[in-house]
Order: sequence, then C-alpha cells, then structure tokens
Amino acid sequence: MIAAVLAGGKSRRFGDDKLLYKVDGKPIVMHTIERLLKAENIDDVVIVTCQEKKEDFEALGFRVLIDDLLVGPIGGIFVALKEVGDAFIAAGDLPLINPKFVDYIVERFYESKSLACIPMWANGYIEPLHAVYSKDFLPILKEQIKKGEYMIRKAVERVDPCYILIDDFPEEFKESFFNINTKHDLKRLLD
Ligand SMILES: Nc1nc2c(ncn2[C@@H]2O[C@H](COP(=O)(O)OP(=O)(O)OP(=O)(O)O)[C@@H](O)[C@H]2O)c(=O)[nH]1
Repeated sequence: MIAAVLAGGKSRRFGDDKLLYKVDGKPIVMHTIERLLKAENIDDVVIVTCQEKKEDFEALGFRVLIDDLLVGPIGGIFVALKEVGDAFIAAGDLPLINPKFVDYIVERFYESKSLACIPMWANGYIEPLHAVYSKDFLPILKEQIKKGEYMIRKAVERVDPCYILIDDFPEEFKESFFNINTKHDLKRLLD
C-alpha cells in the first residue's frame, strides 16, 4: 500500500513550515517518511502539498501530488485517494509514527473490508491522519467537500469504519500520534 503524507498545511502555530524544519539534520517530514517506509505493508510514499511548496518537497526525492483544493486535510485525503487508490494517510508532523502500528492498521483494513480503518481513543476522539482509507470513500469525501463540510469526522461517520481502540495498545504505539504543532513540541523530540 502507498502512504500519502499530507504536507499542505500553513504551520501557523509553528511559524515557518514545520515539516521542513530540521531535527537531527533532517526535516521533520523525513522522520515521518523514514518510519513509514519501515512498515512492511508500506511500499512507497507520496507527498500531498500545495503548488508553491512542490519543489521543496520534490527535493526530498518522493512523488509529489498537488492539492489545489486547500480546504484542510480532507482535501489532501481526497487528492491522495484519487491519485493512488487505497492509501495509508499520515500527517507529515508525526516523527514518532510507529511502523508496527501502521502495519497493524493496514492489516485490519484488509480484514475488515471497511471504507476506512481509523484509530480512536476511549473518549471517542479519532485520529484520521494516521488511518487507512479506501478509494471507495472518494464519493463521500467529494460530497462533503462540495457542501463545505470539511470535518473529516463528519465524512467518516457516514460510513461504517473499522475503529481501532488506541487505549488497548502499549505506550510505543500511542507515541505514534505525537505531533508537532509549536516550537515547544520540539523539546520532547530532542529530550
Ligand atoms: N494537502 C494538505 N495538507 C494539509 C492541509 N491542511 C493541513 N495539512 C496537513 O495536515 C497535517 C495536520 O495539519 P495541522 O497541523 O492541523 O495544520 P497546519 O496548517 O499544518 O498547522 P496550523 O496552521 O498550526 O494549524 C499537516 O501535515 C499539514 O501539513 C491541506 O489543506 N492540504
């Protein structure tokens, strides 16, 4: 399966583009990508970003898809599924993403035959940017985007997704969801 890394965000909370910010000599997005490529079920990575950042991300050596909807992550997922079919969708700012957990989610997706396989916390909060979606989810995304309803949760609730209860997993799997929003979040990575 292809992993599509969303990289069309504004990084308002971070300041400059957080995905290109270097930690240990490597852009944060490369930390995410290298871990994704360690997953046995991931064959390759594509990056979904806006036209202006195309070259910056191409320089990393991966295929870049252009998202010109720019309506938030839901638009990035739409572009990815349209271009590559079923995909593991990951935010670019997940430097601790766990390859074994990624493999587990992909396996559950194949077994469940659902349109989406999404991790969920016990309080009902979902992690839609660390999840697998089927290309058959495209018409639902299209309708939601057309309506101006950009919350991924709303699209997901229209199908019967396979939810994976995160709380049942060990700490190293939970770390997979640690994401960078501000410069302060970098501290945990560097510790
Ligand atoms: N392709 C694409 N990716 C997006 C879009 N919006 C956000 N992303 C990506 O989705 C992931 C999560 O984004 P956020 O951290 O919530 O948003 P952000 O815009 O990057 O950051 P803030 O401006 O601080 O909210 C990041 O990897 C973003 O690059 C979009 O419109 N298109």
